[in-house]
Amino acid sequence: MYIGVDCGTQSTKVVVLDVEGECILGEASRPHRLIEGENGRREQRPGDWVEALRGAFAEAVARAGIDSRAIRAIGVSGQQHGMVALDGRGEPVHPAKLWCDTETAAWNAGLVARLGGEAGCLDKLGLVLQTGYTASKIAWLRDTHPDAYHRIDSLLLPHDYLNFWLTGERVTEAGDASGTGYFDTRSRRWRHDVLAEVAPELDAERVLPRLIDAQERAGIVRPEVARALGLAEDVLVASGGGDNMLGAIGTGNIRPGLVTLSLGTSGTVCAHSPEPVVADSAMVANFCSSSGGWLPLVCTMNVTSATTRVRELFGLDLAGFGERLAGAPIGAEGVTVLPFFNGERVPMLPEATASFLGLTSVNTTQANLCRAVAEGATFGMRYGLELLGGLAEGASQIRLIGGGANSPVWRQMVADITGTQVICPEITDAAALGAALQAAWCHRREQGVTLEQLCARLVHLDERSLADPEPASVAAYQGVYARYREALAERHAVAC
Ligand SMILES: Nc1ncnc2c1ncn2[C@@H]1O[C@H](COP(=O)(O)OP(=O)(O)O)[C@@H](O)[C@H]1O
Ligand SMILES: O=C(CO)[C@@H](O)[C@H](O)COP(=O)(O)O
Repeated sequence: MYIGVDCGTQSTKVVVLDVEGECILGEASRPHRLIEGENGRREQRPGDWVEALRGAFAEAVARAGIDSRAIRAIGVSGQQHGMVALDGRGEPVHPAKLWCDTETAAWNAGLVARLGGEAGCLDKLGLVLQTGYTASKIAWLRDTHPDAYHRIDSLLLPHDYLNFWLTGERVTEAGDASGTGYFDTRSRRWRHDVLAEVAPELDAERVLPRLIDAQERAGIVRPEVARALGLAEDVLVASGGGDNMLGAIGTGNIRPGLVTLSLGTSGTVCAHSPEPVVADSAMVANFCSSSGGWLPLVCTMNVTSATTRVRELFGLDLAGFGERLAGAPIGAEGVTVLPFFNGERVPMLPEATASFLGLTSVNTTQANLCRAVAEGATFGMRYGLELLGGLAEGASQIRLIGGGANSPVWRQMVADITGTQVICPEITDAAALGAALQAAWCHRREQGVTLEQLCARLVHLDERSLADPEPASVAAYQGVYARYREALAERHAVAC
């Protein structure tokens, strides 16, 4: 038995994977609190992730009906980029600043300039720093909370922190390290000189976690944690990785030709590449994958975070939201939403706000507003696919994951807006499955088991979720997407 954990923005999910039975035996999740403030502050307490993991773990194992001592290894996936700065006792010096925190936008712009602009970033890091990456959060802490900054003894990411809690080891791997902004994604090495630019007082050798390969173990579960979780003494913890890297594994996206699209709190589109990628746009992130290659990716900050805001405004549950989506026509009778409630990473508008456009006394209905916010979030994904260009063009199918993929209307919307067939894996939290697969790979690789074999056996697609683009809807969306791009151009000067 193997455990996969996914510490997302809104919740931590745990799955129990039975490799011999080729199935998921149990799943559970626990929500997280988000600390939001003025100026784009978005933070969480790392201790809450541990509590969520413990609660979801106990429930998933109970649902699976297994003896927890049969668990052989655990893999952990986590939201990317979060700054988890620990003191010498392993306690956070400040709450974790998340990937979607835009309070640090000015620090990011300053760092890009100091590194020599986009060209300098590409030269040093293999990608261009974007608001949300870890580096600008450290620079922000240095300027605004010097006492906390001077207590930093380790700089981890969310999944590294959970691995640290499980094993006591401070390690990371290239996929998640790619999103720090002080890691060269082409050579898969830390850039101590770039960290020195961000945080000159910190000793990079000391504060940065040791890099391991994706198939290596982070360590063994500590005895006190093993007792608390009811585990045997020798349970392995795999390297784990960023949620997008493990979502790629959980959708079988470990070779070129597939696109994974996630409708989570964020929206992401990514494709696998055997080589580092030099994209035409600075908005395409040349991340490493957690399966040995690269994972060029575009991320938007407002997907289910935006739909949830509108859904809750109207007091709707998920079923009610689904009914409203289905109850409005394509194009929401002229309503256009630029859903940038949290600011936006792609297009690069960290300080933007959301806009509802084209409202009249006739079309201002719950159904149209719900539909328009989901369409706006999905147009952001189409924009991302256009930026990926040739990296995604060969893909005949989109593997759709994340919470939004549970909605049949939204699945059809993705197919019609992208003009590409959509299918979901049986489990929409593919990052948790990817983490469990990586755990099995780590545990069995000495017996010659490969990740390719595990994906082939255990990534099951749900044929009932298949959505083919409908020609009339694809045609209708051309005009609606053009309207969205015009609104982007008018309000934010983003070229059509
Ligand atoms: N059927 C659905 N329709 C629309 N949104 C959904 C549906 N099911 C789940 N969601 C939304 O998906 C989100 C959770 O997605 P998830 O991928 O788990 O996020 P994260 O990993 O960022 O925490 C929640 O906001 C939830 O409301
Ligand atoms: O910042 C990124 C990718 O670069 C986000 O995709 C985060 O990794 C958060 O993911 P979710 O919570 O939406 O799954």
